[in-house]
This record gives sequence, structure tokens and C-alpha cells, in this order.
Amino acid sequence: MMLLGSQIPLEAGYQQLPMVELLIPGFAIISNMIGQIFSGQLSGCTRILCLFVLVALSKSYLLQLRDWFLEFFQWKIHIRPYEETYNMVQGWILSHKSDCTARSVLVTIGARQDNEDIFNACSKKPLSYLPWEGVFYFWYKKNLLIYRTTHTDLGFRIEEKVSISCISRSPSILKDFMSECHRQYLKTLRNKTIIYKNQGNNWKIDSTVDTRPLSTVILNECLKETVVKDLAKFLDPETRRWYSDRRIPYKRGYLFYGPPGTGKTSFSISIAGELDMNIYIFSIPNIDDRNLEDLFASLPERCIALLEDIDVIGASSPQHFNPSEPHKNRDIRCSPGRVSLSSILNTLDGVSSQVNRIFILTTNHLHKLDKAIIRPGRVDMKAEFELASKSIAKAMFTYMLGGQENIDTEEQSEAFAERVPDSKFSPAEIMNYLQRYCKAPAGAVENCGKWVDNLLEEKRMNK
Ligand SMILES: Nc1ncnc2c1ncn2[C@@H]1O[C@H](COP(=O)(O)OP(=O)(O)OP(=O)(O)O)[C@@H](O)[C@H]1O
Repeated sequence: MMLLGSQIPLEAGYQQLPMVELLIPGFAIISNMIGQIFSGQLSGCTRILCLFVLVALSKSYLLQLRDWFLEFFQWKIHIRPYEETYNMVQGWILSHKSDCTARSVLVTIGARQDNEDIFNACSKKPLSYLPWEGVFYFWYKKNLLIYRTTHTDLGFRIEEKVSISCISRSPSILKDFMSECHRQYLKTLRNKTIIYKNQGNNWKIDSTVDTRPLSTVILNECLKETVVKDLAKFLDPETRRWYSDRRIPYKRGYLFYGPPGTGKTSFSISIAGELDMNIYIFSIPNIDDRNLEDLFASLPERCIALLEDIDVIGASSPQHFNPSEPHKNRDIRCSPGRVSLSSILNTLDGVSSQVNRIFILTTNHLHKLDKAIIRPGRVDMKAEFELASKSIAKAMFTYMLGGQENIDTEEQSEAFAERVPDSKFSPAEIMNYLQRYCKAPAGAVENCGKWVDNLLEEKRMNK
């Protein structure tokens, strides 16, 4: 979110002179004093004293003049940290190395870029510098722009404020600058999915990943097709109109349930990429009611909200939950999770959840879920993610190791699937095994029996 304006906050430490009328007598006094000082009529001490008074008086006038000047000639854009506009501007500054005049910078270790030399120790984790507390200046299309960051200690958190300003009669140069940042940002995001995770009450970009095509998540085709078709139908403008005409909140909820490592998160991220949406991941075990409410309120429109491990919420009974008096429900807090059932229900039903949103809830324990959470309206479709069947094991082999020279993929994948027990291993476990043989598919088939025995034994021991 950016705010454009020309209001200048008062600087701390001096009082603004309020009246224009004071200026004329003020100037008269100042010019009179200057005349006296340079006339040579005053003694040395009096002259110095007058000089001090003159400086003190002039300061207020000069500051007042500066404020008037800025009020008429300065434009300012305010940028909220944690929003995409912030990343957009930071991206521009990083890529143009425009921060070289910043005298106060924040240094971070960045992620390695794909095209970098992985054997060069320095390029593995390059350092990035970003302007931090203070002001720095840079040129944009021959205009001087001023980047300002301030940090205010609010007691419970530090609030960061960022603004960019310029001296001009029109805001067009600032808007041009933002458009260029925006264009560049969109270019870097082509075929990317941004994954947000919460940090306290704020959303932070966790990673920006290459869009994962749906075909890379190996699932029962029928399940995949059903979910994708349902989403496509929901996002159809006709459907949206239908919801709007009937005053039904335009949102859709899904529950993905099944054992760990069956692709619930991967499929959600893949869907986000397919729909060109960003995904906001709530780790339910790590947040409380207050976080949940704030995080929901700050979700953007048109996004996927993924609530992971929804079974970990507290166990307040649905009889205690009264949708008509949500404020009373807030007191129902329970263990073991720090988020209460009532809070989840309030949030899913609340105003902030009703705009253009897709919710995906995930759990490994369907039976632990309270019926109130998964009732229609909150969850519109349930999808079961299962352990890998033989046909999934075969498809995973083909996907991971197929297409290499000198192998008969069909035959090898058949042989592999033959040795993998039906519905005992998760796709994640199979994936993990196959990765070891990315360049030696024959080895994956050859050593499969030993791996199966070991994994079955491990599972027996962990029971
Ligand atoms: N069906 C699948 N197809 C392809 N890869 C998969 C599949 N299932 C899991 N994986 C791989 O296994 C890893 C873990 O998968 P993921 O996190 O999506 O599972 P999950 O069901 O969400 O697990 P959990 O319930 O523990 O959160 C990922 O790296 C993913 O690529």
C-alpha cells in the first residue's frame, strides 16, 4: 500500500510559528539587528550577544520557510513494510545499486542465484545491502529522490516506516519511479509463486519459488481433476457474479487430509502457481488467537490461505460457540493448541475471510477435527491424500527417472512398482529414495528390495 501526499510532519525539537503576520515584524526585527551588528555602534560583547539572539530567531523562520517550501514543492510516497510494494522498491534499489550513498545500511546474506558458480564460496551466499535507518539520496531520470527509513520502538515491536520523496510541482516522477519498480518486480515474478509465512502478526515472504506445474505432484488423477475443476468453476467470472447477485460470500474452502508426505502442501503451492496467486501459510501450531485474527485481517484479496495442521487447535466444544456473539467466543481458549476452535470458526466466518479467498485446511488426523470446522460453508470440498498405490509408485518413477538415455522407462517403472508395497509408503518417501538414483535408474530398481525391507522394518519399530 502506498500513500501519496505532500504533508510534512513537524520535526521534533522546535515549535512551528503559526502566523504569517508574525513574519513581517519578525523580518523587520532581524534586519534591524543585522544593521546594528554591522554598524559598528555596538561593543564586542553586545555584538556577540546580538549575534546569538539573531541566530536563535532566524532558525525558527528558516525552518518555517523550509516547511512552506516543502509543503508546496515536495511529494512523498509512503510504503508499508511487509507489503509487496516494499519488496518491489527494495528490489529496484538492490538491482540498481542505488544505495551507495546510504550511510546506514542493513546487510543480509542472500540466497544463491541459479546461474551462479556453485563452487565459488562467495557466490553461494552473496551479501546484500539495503538502506536502513536514515536518509539517502539517488537520481532517477535526472530527479533527486529521497529515501527515508525510520524505526519507532512501540514497546512490543519496532515499527519501520519508509518513504520516498522528491521536490517537484507534480507527483509524476514518483509515480514513474513506482511504475518502473512495479514493471521490474513483475518481470522477476514471471512463473514464480511467492510463499508468505507469518512472523508474529505480520506476513513475510518466506520464499519465491518457480511455479510448480500440477503435473509434478503425482496424485490420483481423479482427485487432482476434481479439485482443479472445482477451483476453475469457482474462479469463473460467471460464478463470481452468481455469488454476488445472491449476496453469498465469495470464498471457497477445501480440506486436504491424509498421512504426512502425501503432497497436501505441494499440491496447494502448485495450485497457487497455476492460478497465479500468492500463498499465505498459517502454521496453526505456532500462532495464537490474536495472531490468527491479525493475520487474517492483513491477507490481500485474491490469494490462497493455507492453514496447516488444523487439528492442533484447542478443543473448545462447538456448543460453546455462538456465531451471533463472536466477542463472547473469544474467551474460549483451550489446549493443546494456542489457537482456539472458536477463534478459527470466527475467523473463517468473519468479514475478513469473505473476499475472493480460497482457503485450504490441511490435517494428518481427520478424526480429530471438530465437525464445526468442516461443515459445508467452511469446507466446501474434502480431498483425501493417500499413501502411494502401485500405480502412483510407477508414475513417480517415470516422472523422476524417466526420459534418460539407454533405459526402457516403461519396463523399469513396472519393475520398481512391482517391488513397492501397495499403500504403505508416502510419495515423499518414494521421492526421497528415487532422488538418490537420479542418474542411475537401474540402481533404483536393483536396490529397491533392500530399501523396502528397511523402511518396513523402521515403520514397525516406530509403531
Ligand atoms: N504426491 C506427490 N507428488 C510429488 N511429490 C510429492 C508428493 N507428495 C509429497 N511429495 C514430495 O514430498 C515432500 C513433502 O510433501 P508435502 O509437504 O507436500 O506433504 P504433506 O502431505 O503436506 O505433508 P505434511 O502432512 O507432513 O505437511 C515434498 O518435497 C514433495 O515434493
